[in-house]
Amino acid sequence: MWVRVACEPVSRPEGHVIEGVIKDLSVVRAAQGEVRRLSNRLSTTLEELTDAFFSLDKQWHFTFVNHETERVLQRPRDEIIGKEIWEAFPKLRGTAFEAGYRQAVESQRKVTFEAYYPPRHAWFETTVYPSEEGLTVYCRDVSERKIAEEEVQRLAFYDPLTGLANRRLLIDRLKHSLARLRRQQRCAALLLIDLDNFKLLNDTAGHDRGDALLREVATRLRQSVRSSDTVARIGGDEFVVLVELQTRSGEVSARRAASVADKVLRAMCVPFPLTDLLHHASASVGVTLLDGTINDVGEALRQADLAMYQSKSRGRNAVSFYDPGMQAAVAERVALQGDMLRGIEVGQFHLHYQPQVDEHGNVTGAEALLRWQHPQRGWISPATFIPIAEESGHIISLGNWVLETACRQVADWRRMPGRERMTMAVNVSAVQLRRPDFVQTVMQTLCATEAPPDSLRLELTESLLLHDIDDTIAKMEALRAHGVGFEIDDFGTGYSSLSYLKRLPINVLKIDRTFVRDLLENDRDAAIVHTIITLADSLGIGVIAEGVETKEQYDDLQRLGCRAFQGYLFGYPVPAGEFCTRKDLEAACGAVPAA
Ligand SMILES: Nc1nc2c(ncn2[C@@H]2O[C@@H]3COP(=O)(O)O[C@H]4[C@@H](O)[C@H](n5cnc6c(=O)[nH]c(N)nc65)O[C@@H]4COP(=O)(O)O[C@H]3[C@H]2O)c(=O)[nH]1
Repeated sequence: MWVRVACEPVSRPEGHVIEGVIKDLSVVRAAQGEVRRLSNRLSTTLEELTDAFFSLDKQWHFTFVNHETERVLQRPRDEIIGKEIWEAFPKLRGTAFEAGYRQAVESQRKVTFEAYYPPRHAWFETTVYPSEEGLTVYCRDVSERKIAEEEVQRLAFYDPLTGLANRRLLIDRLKHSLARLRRQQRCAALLLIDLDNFKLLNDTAGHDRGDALLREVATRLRQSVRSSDTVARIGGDEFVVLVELQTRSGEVSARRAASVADKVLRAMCVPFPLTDLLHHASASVGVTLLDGTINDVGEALRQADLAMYQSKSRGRNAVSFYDPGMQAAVAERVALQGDMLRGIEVGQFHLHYQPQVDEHGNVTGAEALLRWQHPQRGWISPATFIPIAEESGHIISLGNWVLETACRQVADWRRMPGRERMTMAVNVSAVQLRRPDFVQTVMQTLCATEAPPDSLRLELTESLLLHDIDDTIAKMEALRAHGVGFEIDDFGTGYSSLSYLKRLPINVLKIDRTFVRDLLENDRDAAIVHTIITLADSLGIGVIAEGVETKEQYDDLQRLGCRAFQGYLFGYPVPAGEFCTRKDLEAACGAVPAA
């Protein structure tokens, strides 16, 4: 038992005595022990907490910090106890933490908030309790939960491959944007961007390269617009850019939208380095202006989509603006696609042959040109239906049919006296060339039709060559080894690099008819033609001028050194029967222009 004894000497008449008081302290002592025990337990508990806990006095000085606080703040407690929090951690100033602590002091109420603490790269859920001494602060690291939440958010609204907004987020932003434009009477532009021939790259170069291209396209699109604009990926190779134009007038908006679209187009034309290959891409862009009159997100996207298809049908690598008439054109395109399959089956396609002549006017060969005789629409130009056939994949069966028919024809001609050296130029589309079995298909066709390989000249366009140059060269060389020749169509209109030209096994460059057309009036065109001829000569390559319509053009071309020609002057493309009967063609040059 604990007692308190107090005694004192007292003088009494009877003598000196000692008086004392004894007080039982058991209860007090027990209570003090309990307080100490509880306090120790509390300290141990606070120390062992996996969350940071600290207290501050009214002057913002640390009065207690637990072990986790030391870890989070990365300072031992003896360095911070007694220090003012803003002095010890100046980076907390102006943050959500300071705002939360002050709010708790001012309101004298508990405050809870979540905030990011950059020095630890972590998120904390913080609860601040005001007390008589000052504040106690309790911080829980919730970074893992935050990351999980962000991941859920990312998966729901962003494209995992490129990190761009997905269709869902785009639609949401577009909805808000349409409402805002209406309110503010301002304009925005919606651009739909579709990569040209992306499927081809994916199928031939592999999905890894396809993915790498999409990621790089995303980066370039982001760089082409302001960070406040939305860039989204809404399908395999389909991207959308929503650009706020900050303009009211339709005309200025259209000009600004065109300049953004142009920037996008140019960004897509810069070659893409994809690990071991340099990929040349292009895009078809459709633009619709949002001027507050469109309320419906679906309608806005549909308009941009129609405009994009317009770019595709203009030969790709182009920008088109939506206009209502476009819809009819698209409907017609879809109808033609359907008719095409049936047309192939029932033989509505025909080949016409246009003569190619040498400088003496001798017919040395022909170019096979495809014709479609549609039962309702009459003759349809290949310039209209070839892009549709390429897009739908019908070009494969159509191209095989062309190759076979043309090879059979040249084999027939070669059996005729005086035509033993005839050649046949056949147009090959990118979709055909990219097929892994292209070389095999050509060789099998030559074999089946008994056409000598050196009678066949495959015509490739300049832009097609640049696509996957190594694959193209390998295929060209494999065929060249058997004697098949190659002509480069529309030469001078693309972006051929001289180094490529040297590597490619080319027999003939075809000077594009646009240069021939203006040859007489335009000195620049004459200079280009002359340069092409000199270049080809120095590389040991032949040259043929296409689109020769007049005697003057023919004379001029001869003067510039051209020795082979094709054009209406020597003959229109005609069916095989008519071609063979035009015996006068050999003498046509100079004296007898074609009818
Ligand atoms: N203004 C003018 N034009 C002339 C003259 N001489 C010929 N042409 C036209 O010029 C085009 C030459 O064919 P291309 O450049 O290979 O251009 C061809 C070719 O790229 C494509 N094409 C035609 N047939 C086929 C085919 O079987 N397969 C593929 N993939 N494409 C084809 O369609 C394009 C257009 O063919 P066409 O309409 O037949 O148009 C032909 C021909 O009719 C002339 O003196 N003046």
